[in-house]
Amino acid sequence: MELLEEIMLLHQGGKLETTLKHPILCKEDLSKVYTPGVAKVCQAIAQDQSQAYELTTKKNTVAVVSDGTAVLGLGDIGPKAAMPVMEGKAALFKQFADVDAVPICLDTKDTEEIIAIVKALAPTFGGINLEDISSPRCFEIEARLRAELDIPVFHDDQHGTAIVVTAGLLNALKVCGKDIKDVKIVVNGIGAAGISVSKMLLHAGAVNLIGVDREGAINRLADYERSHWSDYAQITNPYLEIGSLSDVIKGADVFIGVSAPDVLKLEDVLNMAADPIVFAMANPMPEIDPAIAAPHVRVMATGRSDYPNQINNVLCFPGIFRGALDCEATDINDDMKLAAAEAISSVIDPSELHENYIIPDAFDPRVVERIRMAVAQAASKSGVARKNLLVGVN
Ligand SMILES: NC(=O)c1ccc[n+]([C@@H]2O[C@H](COP(=O)([O-])OP(=O)(O)OC[C@H]3O[C@@H](n4cnc5c(N)ncnc54)[C@H](O)[C@@H]3O)[C@@H](O)[C@H]2O)c1
Ligand SMILES: O=C(O)C[C@H](O)C(=O)O
Ligand SMILES: [Mg+2]
Repeated sequence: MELLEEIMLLHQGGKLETTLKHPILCKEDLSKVYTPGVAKVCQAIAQDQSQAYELTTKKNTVAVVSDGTAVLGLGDIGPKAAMPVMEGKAALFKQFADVDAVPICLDTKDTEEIIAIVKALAPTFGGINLEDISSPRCFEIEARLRAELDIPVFHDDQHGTAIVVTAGLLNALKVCGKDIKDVKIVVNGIGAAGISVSKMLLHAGAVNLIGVDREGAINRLADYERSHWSDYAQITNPYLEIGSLSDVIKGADVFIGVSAPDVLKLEDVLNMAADPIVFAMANPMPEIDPAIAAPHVRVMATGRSDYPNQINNVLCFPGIFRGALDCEATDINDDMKLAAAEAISSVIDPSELHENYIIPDAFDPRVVERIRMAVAQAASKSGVARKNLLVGVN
């Protein structure tokens, strides 16, 4: 109860406020930051739009946009109830990467309307972080905005999660002495996070990867109303396993949960292969209580801050946007995402790796700096950086 009261108290009036870079104390200050002085600055931007990066907050500001439909694992709780999470993401952007972020919760679930609103907001921002928008609408919204805007658009629940899972799993497999090509991986919850995580792991070399959702293992013999599941079935489940999570988890080396609380039973864990890896990442309550699973697995991770091995997109989004903003990137592409995953896993020296240290701590200052440099370099190489961070020129 005491902790709950403390948490509620911490949220009184929200978690953010605006601060000024320059004090406004007299008429002279006022005439510079406001009219008439400001008009000259407006005219400079009107004549050369790229000056918006130099003369406004665009350079360092990201919009954190949600429609409140997939807030953590709490589901469709609406835009007002989503605000504490979006304020939290904005706070983390600032704390970890000195990125200014504005939480924006929209009172619409309409794909076209969300696209139109974000496009109209874009001039203010250097990047758009989409957050907690449920699948399948999130796929179309992100794809269209990426194509139609000249600033990076990144759906954190898809790609931030995929990047951190890939970094953590590559390290966990090293601890277990297993190769990603040989292991059986079960991903539970084939929504925004599950699809992106699966695709990135396949790209990293996984072969035997099976996705499971409420109706059981997704396979190419079944008919799905959701077209993203039909597409998913084509690239996963090579041995056509069917049945429930309890059926397909048998013999699996890796369980990755991005679904709902308490869906993985102890018996399922006991039926996994030797030295199993369990990433139970549903928030705030994981797919299995780590206290129950940990004694029976080789590597246990959750999305939460209060257990070892926190596999959470907070390890990625501050650094990836820091890098993208610093090089004024027009996109966050696959090369930049892969560079971010490699940067995160590289923070831990192989000699330091162990069961409870497969992923660096969010507070490790090397995380943001390594991601930033790797991402900016990948952006330059792949032709989406407007500025070369390494030499500081265009
Ligand atoms: N740790 C992290 O960094 C991180 C990142 C992203 C998402 N998540 C968590 O993953 C979960 C999903 O997030 P999302 O953004 O992909 O949401 P989403 O709504 O896009 O997808 C959720 C999917 O899980 C499925 N699902 C729900 N209950 C299930 C069950 N009992 N068994 C199997 N499948 C089930 C749904 O049908 C849906 O396909 C949430 O709990 C979220 O908190 C964690
Ligand atoms: O918000 C988090 O802690 C991670 C993730 O974005 C989620 O939706 O659960
Ligand atoms: Mg989220």
